[in-house]
Amino acid sequence: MVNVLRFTDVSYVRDRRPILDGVNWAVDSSERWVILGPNGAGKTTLLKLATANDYPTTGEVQILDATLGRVDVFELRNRLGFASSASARRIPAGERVRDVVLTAAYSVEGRWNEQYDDIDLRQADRILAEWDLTEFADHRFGTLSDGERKRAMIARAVMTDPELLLLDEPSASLDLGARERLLQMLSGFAQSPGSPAMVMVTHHVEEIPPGFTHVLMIRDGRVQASGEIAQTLSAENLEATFGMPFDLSVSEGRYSAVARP
Ligand SMILES: Nc1ncnc2c1ncn2[C@@H]1O[C@H](COP(=O)(O)OP(=O)(O)OP(=O)(O)O)[C@@H](O)[C@H]1O
Repeated sequence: MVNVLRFTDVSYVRDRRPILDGVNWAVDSSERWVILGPNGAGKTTLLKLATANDYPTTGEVQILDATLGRVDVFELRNRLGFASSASARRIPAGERVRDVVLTAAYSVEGRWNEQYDDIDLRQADRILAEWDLTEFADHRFGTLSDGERKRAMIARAVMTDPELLLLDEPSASLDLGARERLLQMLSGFAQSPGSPAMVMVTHHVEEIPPGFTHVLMIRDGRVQASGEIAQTLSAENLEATFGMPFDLSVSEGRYSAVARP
């Protein structure tokens, strides 16, 4: 077992305001983490640091075997998979879905005149099938539904066999059916042998895929609780994180929370 991510006393300050404050957190290669917290808690900022897209104001961020600030971030980012709605916005609308996935192997966002190896083409088609996108392989990215687009971005993120996969709100804005379908896929992927360590940001306990093992609960840039989901995801910690009391229930690995009257 080896740490793929380690935050030590990390703070991130903007306009003299601590957006992250004294964060200590370690992710092991065998773990699948959910980051849970309200709007503005600092979740996306945490992912920005974890994907080597920004630097902490104080403290240390270690990603894989490197320390931020002492490493070529471009090389490091090639070993990470990352999907978010911001990364989806950078994909040209006219790009074919197969190319959205394929171009990840060449770290570009639009196909130009690259010559792709057969091995990459086969890998892209295998991943498209795995994320239920085969029928959309020749469709334009801009014509996809929200759910198809989210799956395409995850497929792109796993194309390079990353050592750490980070997903920012993969099921936000999906309808019930699309959300459930995606959660089943994420759950299967999280539990499949050879899958990478994972970190997924969400606002909702209902969106935690079974097979995820740990939760980091964050509010106002501070960690409220962190550890194994079964022990850490409690009504008390939800109240500390979201600032109101909840009834929490779990059934077959799925959580649900409603405000206590
Ligand atoms: N570069 C910046 N300069 C100033 N304020 C920032 C900066 N980056 C983030 N913030 C602020 O820090 C807070 C945390 O932002 P962040 O996007 O990390 O939260 P979040 O938990 O992802 O929120 P949401 O769930 O709404 O997406 C917000 O109040 C945001 O406005």
